Amino acid sequence: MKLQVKQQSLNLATPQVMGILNVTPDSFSDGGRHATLSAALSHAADMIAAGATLIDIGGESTRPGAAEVSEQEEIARVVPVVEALAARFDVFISVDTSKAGVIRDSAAAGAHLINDIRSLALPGALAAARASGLPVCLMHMQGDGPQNMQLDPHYDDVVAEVDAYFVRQIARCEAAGIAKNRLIIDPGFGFGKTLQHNYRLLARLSAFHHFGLPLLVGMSRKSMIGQLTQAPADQRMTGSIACAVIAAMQGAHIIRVHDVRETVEAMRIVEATLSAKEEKSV
Ligand SMILES: Cn1cnc2c(O)nc(N)nc21
Repeated sequence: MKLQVKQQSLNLATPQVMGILNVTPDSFSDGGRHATLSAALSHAADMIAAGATLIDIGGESTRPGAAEVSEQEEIARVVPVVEALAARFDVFISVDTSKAGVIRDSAAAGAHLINDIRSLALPGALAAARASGLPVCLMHMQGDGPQNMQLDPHYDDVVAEVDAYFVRQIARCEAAGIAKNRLIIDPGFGFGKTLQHNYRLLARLSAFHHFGLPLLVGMSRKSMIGQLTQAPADQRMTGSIACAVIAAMQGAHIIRVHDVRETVEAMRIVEATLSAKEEKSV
């Protein structure tokens, strides 16, 4: 399986690590635009050197309860970083956004992938995504955003309901002229899920392979780890690696993480194990 964009293609036969690059003011020390840009580029360079083949740039926090950011402000934060990364690195640039203007301007600036936690639900987003020609990651969320998704998540069968969501969203994109082979799917760990829902999805991740689409997962440093280890967010690397390995062993194609070097190393172990599993008996 490959992710084909413009002249670049990403081989998804082995799990790929997507490095998280938050460009929100609270992400870097003084929050100034120039400081943020240079700090963002430095952080991106470190993650690429550590083996990340995708960088996910986000200008609006998606944590539960996070404040909303205007489209203009999000463009001001994200687009300069997209331009600078595209000019300097041979890496897949993903933009974590739900807004049509950010999709449009990021695509024009050289982005390779649209990563929308709202699956193109906001006004104009579907049309902007179609016009961009870029691949789109569709992510499941119960609720309409970080402000209310964790209020009281409830499912009769979380795997079946997330699967049905993908069916609907894939059909919606195809009807809008976005071909199925441009789509990536993601169960949205932590987005309107309890601890039990998150681990049910992780335990049954391979149930989503029937779509024949790349599977993206993001569990890094999330509360599904903190609730089990009682560790604060910046001390959840071990649990994050464990989640990445469990997902990749089930065939997840793209793993969205903070700790790139350590996850890349863990993926080497997964690759060796999965290829040994396929080989004729020795
Ligand atoms: C932006 N963001 C935060 N968590 C995420 C996840 O699990 N998946 C995707 N696609 N994006 C995420």
